[in-house]
Amino acid sequence: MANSTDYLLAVEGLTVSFDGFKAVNDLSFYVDSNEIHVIIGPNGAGKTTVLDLICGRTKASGGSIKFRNKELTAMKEHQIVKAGVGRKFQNPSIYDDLTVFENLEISYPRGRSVFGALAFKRDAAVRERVAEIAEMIFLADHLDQRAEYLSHGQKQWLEIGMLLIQDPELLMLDEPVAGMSVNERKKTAELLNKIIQNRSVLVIEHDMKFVEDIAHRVTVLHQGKILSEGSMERVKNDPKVVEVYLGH
Ligand SMILES: Nc1ncnc2c1ncn2[C@@H]1O[C@H](COP(=O)(O)OP(=O)(O)OP(=O)(O)O)[C@@H](O)[C@H]1O
Repeated sequence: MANSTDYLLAVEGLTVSFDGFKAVNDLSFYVDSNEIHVIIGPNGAGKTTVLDLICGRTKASGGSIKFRNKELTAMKEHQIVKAGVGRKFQNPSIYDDLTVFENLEISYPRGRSVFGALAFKRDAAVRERVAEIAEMIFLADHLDQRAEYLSHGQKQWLEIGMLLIQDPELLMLDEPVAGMSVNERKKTAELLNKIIQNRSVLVIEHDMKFVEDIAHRVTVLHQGKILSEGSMERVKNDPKVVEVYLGH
């Protein structure tokens, strides 16, 4: 096939302009299957905009985003979700007045709307899947707890669980450990390492210790372009990265 790729995600020549300002400028990078790929870079580098472009929230001015060889730039947000791309935003969008079980249940692909989900029969398959995900996100003992009583870290995990229950092949996370305790960060690293057995994870992160713990590959963005790329070991010793980012 012409222009086909072996990568799970292939971003090539991606550009977006806001009133003539190129927030992302001819950017190319690739995500492999089963990879934890982290994007770092100074404020305003274009990191969040890259995730917005991949999930279809922002339309590209040019370039291509191929996910399993399907062109995403031509697709709508809900089609991109359906194709297998999940996105977690910085602020959790969990339902505070529902329990952990109910939050996971309404995210199960069979019952997307709140009312439909609450009405539908809790058959064994759903319960089993909810239990499996709850175990994975360290909330197996909190299934009946209302989400509002969870700690900040537990709320973040719950939202990750609500995405995982939809079984995305690519999960995108924007600063997943911001505001978490040391112990919660450790468990989040453990969680990400578990979930990439069946998928890839693309993370934006400022916490360099966490990046060191999890990243298979790091892309450093600066002014919408790649400043450096490779292992954390490599990029953290790159003088250009020290100059514009890590040295501050
Ligand atoms: N919808 C928009 N309209 C105009 N400018 C925008 C828009 N979205 C982002 N920008 C600009 O694009 C640049 C990149 O922003 P972006 O949020 O992607 O950076 P970032 O690397 O995620 O930064 P941070 O680490 O602070 O979150 C910034 O200069 C921002 O002001």
